[in-house]
Amino acid sequence: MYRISSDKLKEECGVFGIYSKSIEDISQRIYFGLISLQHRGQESAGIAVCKDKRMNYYKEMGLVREVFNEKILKRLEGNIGIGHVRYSTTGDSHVINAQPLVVQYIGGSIALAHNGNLINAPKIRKEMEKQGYIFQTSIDTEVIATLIAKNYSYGLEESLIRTMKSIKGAYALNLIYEDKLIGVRDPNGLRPLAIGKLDDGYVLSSESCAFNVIGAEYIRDVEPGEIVIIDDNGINSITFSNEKKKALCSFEFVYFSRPDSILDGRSVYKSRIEAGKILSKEAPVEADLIMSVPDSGTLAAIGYSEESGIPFREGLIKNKYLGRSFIEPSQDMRELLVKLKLSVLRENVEGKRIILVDDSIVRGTTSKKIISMLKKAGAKEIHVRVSSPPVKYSCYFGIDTPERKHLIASEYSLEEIRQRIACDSIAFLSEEGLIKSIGLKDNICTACFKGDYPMEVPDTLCKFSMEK
Ligand SMILES: O=P(O)(O)OC[C@H]1O[C@H](OP(=O)(O)OP(=O)(O)O)[C@H](O)[C@@H]1O
Ligand SMILES: NC(=O)CC[C@H](N)C(=O)O
Ligand code: SF4
Ligand SMILES: [Mg+2]
Repeated sequence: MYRISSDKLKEECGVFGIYSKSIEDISQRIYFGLISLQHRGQESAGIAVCKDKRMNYYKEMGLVREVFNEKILKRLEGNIGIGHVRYSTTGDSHVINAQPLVVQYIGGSIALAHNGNLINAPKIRKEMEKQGYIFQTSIDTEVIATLIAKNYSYGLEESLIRTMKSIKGAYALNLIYEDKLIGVRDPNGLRPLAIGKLDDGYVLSSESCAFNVIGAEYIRDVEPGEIVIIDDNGINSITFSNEKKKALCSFEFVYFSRPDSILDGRSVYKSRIEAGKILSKEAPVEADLIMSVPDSGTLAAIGYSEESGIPFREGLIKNKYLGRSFIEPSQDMRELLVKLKLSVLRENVEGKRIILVDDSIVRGTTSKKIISMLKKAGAKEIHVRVSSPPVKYSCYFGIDTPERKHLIASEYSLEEIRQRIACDSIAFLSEEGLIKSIGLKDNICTACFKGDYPMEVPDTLCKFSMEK
C-alpha cells in the first residue's frame, strides 16, 4: 500500500525502556509501550533486551503490530529492555537504520534508542572516519554509540558525560550500557522523556501515555541536561550541562503528543483546550457551528466552543484505519486519498456558517481540500481558526519539516493564505497565546513560528548527508 510522504510535518520517534528486578518477559511490556507510542513513528520498530549481560534484539520495517508476534517476543528474554518506533530524520528509511541500534564494543554491547536529531553528527562522523572509524548505518544516532564506545576507558559516567558534551541538537535517549538502563535528555530538553515507576523497577518513555497500559506510575520527567542511570540500587542522576535555556518542543503540545500525556508536568489535553479558548478570545467570529479537522484539531475546537458558547458539531468523519501518512503518487490519487481519509457529514454542514478549527497549517493542503469539500456540501461561510501560530521556519530537531519555501505562511501573507485556501476568514493563535496555553512560560521551543532557535543551526541539514 502507499505509505510515507514527506509533504508535511511528520511525527518524530518514540523511545520506551524498562528496568525490572524480576520480570523476565519484559519484551511483552515494551511491545505494549511501543504500541502506545506508535503515533510518533511508523516506519520501523525494534526492541533490544539484555539478560545476564547478553544482548538480544529484533527490528524490522513496519508498524509495531506488523513487526512483532508472540514467537519473536518470547525469544526476547531479559530484565532490561528498550524499544523504538522510527520516523527518519537523518538516514534513509531502511531496516539498516532501524533502532534500537546495537553495537559491540570492548566492554560488551550497547543498545541505543534515539528521539531527536543531531546537528553536528555529519561533522563528528567525518572527523572520526578520517581516524579510521567505520560506521554501519547512515543515522546520526550511530555517532552517539561510537562516541560512547570511544570514551569507554573513562568509565560509565564519564564516558556518557564526554559523549553528551560533544553532540549538539535534540536527543532523548534510552540506552542499555553495562547492565543498566540509562535515560538522557539534551541540555535544552527539546524532546520529552518521562520516568515511570513499576513495583520492582522503572520505565522511561517519550510520553507518559505509555505508562498506563503497563501499570506504571508517572513520577517525573528526565530534566534537560540530565542522565539517569537505573539499576538495582534505583535511580542515580547526573547533570552534565548548565545550559539555562529550557526549550521543550511546543509542537509536541500542538500536534505530536497524545492528549493523555503529561510533558514536563503539563497536560497535553489541557493545553489544547486552553489554546482553543484563547483563540476564541483572540479571533471571535459570528457563526452557527464549530467544527474541527479531526483528529488533532478537535480539542482546540471544543475549547473554542466552550469559550464562545457556539455549539461544537462533527462535520467531518475520519476513517481511522488509514494511518497518518501516505505517498500520493498522482494528483488524482491525492484527491481520492483525502476523500478516503475524511468524509463530510452533509446534514451538519448544509446552509451553515462554520468555524473550522485545526491545530496547524503547514503547507495548507489539508485545509484547502477540506474547505472545498465543505463548500461542495453546501456550507454558507467557512471561518478557519488555527490553534497555533503560522509555521514559517524549518525544524532541525527531529521533525521532518518541508523546506521553508513550501511552508505556506513563510511565502504568503494572511490575506493571500485566505485566498489560496478559499475561506471567508482566517486567524491563527498568537505566539503569546500559544505560550500561555502550554503554561511552561518561555521554557519551550517556538522556533518554527519565530525562527528563535535555541542554538545556532546550520544553513541546511540534509536527511541523506551521511548516505554513501
Ligand atoms: O497544512 P498541511 O500541510 O496540510 O498540514 C497541516 C495538517 O497536517 C496535520 O494533520 P494530519 O492530516 O497529518 O494528521 P491528523 O489526522 O493526525 O491531524 C495537522 O493536524 C493539520 O491538519
Ligand atoms: N524522528 C526522530 O527522532 C529520528 C531519530 C534519528 N535522528 C533517526 O533518524 O533515526
Ligand atoms: S522548531 Fe518547532 S517543531 Fe522543531 S523543536 Fe522547535 S517548536 Fe518543535
Ligand atoms: Mg490534522
